[in-house]
Amino acid sequence: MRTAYSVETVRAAERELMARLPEGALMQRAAAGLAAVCAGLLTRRRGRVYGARVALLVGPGDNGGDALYAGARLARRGAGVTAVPMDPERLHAGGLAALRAAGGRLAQAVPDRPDLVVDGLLGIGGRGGLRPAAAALAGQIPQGVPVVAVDLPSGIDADTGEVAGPAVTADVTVTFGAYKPGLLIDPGASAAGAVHLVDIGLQLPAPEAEALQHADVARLLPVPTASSDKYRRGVVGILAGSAQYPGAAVLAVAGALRGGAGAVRYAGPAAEAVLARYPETLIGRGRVQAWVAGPGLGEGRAGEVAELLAQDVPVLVDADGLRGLDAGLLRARTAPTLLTPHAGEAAALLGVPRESVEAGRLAAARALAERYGAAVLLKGSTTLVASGRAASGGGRPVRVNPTGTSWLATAGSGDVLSGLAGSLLAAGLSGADAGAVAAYLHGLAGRLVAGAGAPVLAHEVAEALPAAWRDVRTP
Ligand SMILES: NC(=O)C1=CN([C@@H]2O[C@H](COP(=O)(O)OP(=O)(O)OC[C@H]3O[C@@H](n4cnc5c(N)ncnc54)[C@H](OP(=O)(O)O)[C@@H]3O)[C@@H](O)[C@H]2O)[C@@H](O)CC1
Ligand SMILES: [K+]
Repeated sequence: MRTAYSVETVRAAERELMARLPEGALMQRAAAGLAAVCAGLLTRRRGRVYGARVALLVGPGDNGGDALYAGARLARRGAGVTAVPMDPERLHAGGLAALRAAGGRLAQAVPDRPDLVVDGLLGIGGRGGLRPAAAALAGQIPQGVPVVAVDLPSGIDADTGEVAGPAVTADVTVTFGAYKPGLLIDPGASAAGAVHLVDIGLQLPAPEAEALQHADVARLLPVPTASSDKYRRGVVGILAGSAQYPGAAVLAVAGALRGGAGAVRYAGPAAEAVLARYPETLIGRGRVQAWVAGPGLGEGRAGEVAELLAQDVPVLVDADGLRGLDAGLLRARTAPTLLTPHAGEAAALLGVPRESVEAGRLAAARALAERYGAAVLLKGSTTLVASGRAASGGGRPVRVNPTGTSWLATAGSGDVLSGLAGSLLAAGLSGADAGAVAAYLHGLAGRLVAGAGAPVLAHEVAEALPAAWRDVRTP
């Protein structure tokens, strides 16, 4: 599990630790970790640190200080280190002195053909996109040269991953003390590249966000035992599809069949299409351990969704099922509820413009979970899962899905996801676990289909789900 903490939490932990340590000790720990990653990268690429050309982009705060001290360490190992300041009048004095003492130099522009660029412009003190002086420096980073970001790529918002203007794109980010949510959530996550965490000894409370990894997902997957039969493994009911959208029913069933429930029951007007593709489907209403309600229902079916929500059984509500949801009805439920909106549906549920959801996805997922008393899976280039109980009980971290590919933004992909998550609900997972595991497997399956980069069809994602299961379960 990767856990992430907001800037406010990191700053508080930093203050507490600084008070107990000699001045500058934390920055030395950070700089040592940063220099070690840079040295490793240079050694892998050119055999040794000695003689490497390293350019430091240095901002006015402690992020720049980290870069300068790390540069001094590299210079002592024989690298030629050039620091390029954003503002020569505002430079970390101790860091500059250390770099100079080690033989490093200052320059006004990034030198030609460096072997490595270190982005020490802004860290957790950065606000908004890069201002012109910083953007001009970032613009000098030559194509093809590896970039190591200090703490986070300059220009990304540490708490949200948003990029409000120009920003640095790094190959590697060396972050200190804790992951910040912006390193796990796109577009920040993509800008960060591979993230190395340097332990500087911070004592941290419960995280604000977390990202599951293979082992976490493997632990949550429902795996049949010798005593399992199809009913014990759970039956998932699918209320989906319409004359206009029969394909949504087929795709939701496809996802559900590969989600680990023992059987899939389909209720709706697309039974013929479903059976033609998946003869293993049960048809018509009956006892289920969870319902999926919404994909491709079209208009005027809210009554059927409300009927399911009135039952004491886990329900996943997606797509057309999300229209006009009654928050009071949802809050009164005791069985798990999982809502799976995209940004537009989330905006409608919150009564805010879509842009405000896009601009604050973490906050939107939390607000929805709180308002509707349900687990919420907010789809997007980084899918987020907020736990319903967490929001009301205060403080359970939002799950950030680390798998996925932009090729998954394709028609029907969400139908497969809701069938899959519903199947996991029927197998007994909580709303938040079902959502997080489904997003993880779905993203992995999408990557398997997309390979090095190719269009992905929703039914292919469903077909790749068994391979994603195997991948996750392979130690
Ligand atoms: N936390 C920890 O435990 C540890 C933290 N450490 C390190 O400290 C870093 C935080 O340092 P920090 O607080 O000095 O802030 P930092 O990110 O350097 O930037 C602030 C400066 O940037 C400026 N500025 C702001 N926005 C801007 C923009 N868009 N475009 C351009 N400029 C902008 C802003 O200017 P102002 O707004 O004041 O005019 C201010 O001068 C942290 O990320 C980590 O690297 C480690 O050393 C040890 C352990
Ligand atoms: K940085």
